[in-house]
Amino acid sequence: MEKLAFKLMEIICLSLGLPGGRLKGYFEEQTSFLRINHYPPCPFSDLTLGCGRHKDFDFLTVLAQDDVGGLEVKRNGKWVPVKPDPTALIINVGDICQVWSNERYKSAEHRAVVNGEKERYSIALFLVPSHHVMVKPLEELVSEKDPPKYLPYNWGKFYATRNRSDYKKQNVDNIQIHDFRVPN
Ligand SMILES: O=C(O)CCC(=O)C(=O)O
Ligand SMILES: [Fe+2]
Repeated sequence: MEKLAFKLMEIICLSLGLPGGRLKGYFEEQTSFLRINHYPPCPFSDLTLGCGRHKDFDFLTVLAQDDVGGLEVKRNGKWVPVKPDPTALIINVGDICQVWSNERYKSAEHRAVVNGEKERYSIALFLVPSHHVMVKPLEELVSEKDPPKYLPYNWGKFYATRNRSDYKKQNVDNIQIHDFRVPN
């Protein structure tokens, strides 16, 4: 999964007109991690979610899942179920890709619903840079005509703040890249 994630990073760089290895240096002390999600069956599946709506805060996510289904992606304001295929991997563009590419790529909002009868497993690899990296639109992708859409933020600090707030029940959103968005 990790090899694939780095390969995809190279391809994304090429698609942006950058050298394939442009981003590699930011991952020398990568803080990437793998998470196994277990969603037990829930008799009140219409009243709750397995994983609330969010955008992944990483560069990209490689997701494997079983054949139960539950992942949904927001498209044109509607939640669209993703057909489960245990032989396929799902790739999510994350927030860091959105910032580095100055919004040529956009991270996708998604969530996971639970199943009334069956348990479900998914495995996600989150590709994230070294703690000290300042995330900001790449210089090659900004110009006078296309100025940076985000102020720089420190990945490690962002992640620590996000982790501290993720487990609190609160009505406000936790820290998000739009907190660093430059107004249009
Ligand atoms: O279980 C899934 O399909 C989605 C999990 C997810 O979005 C996440 O772990 O960030
Ligand atoms: Fe996610």
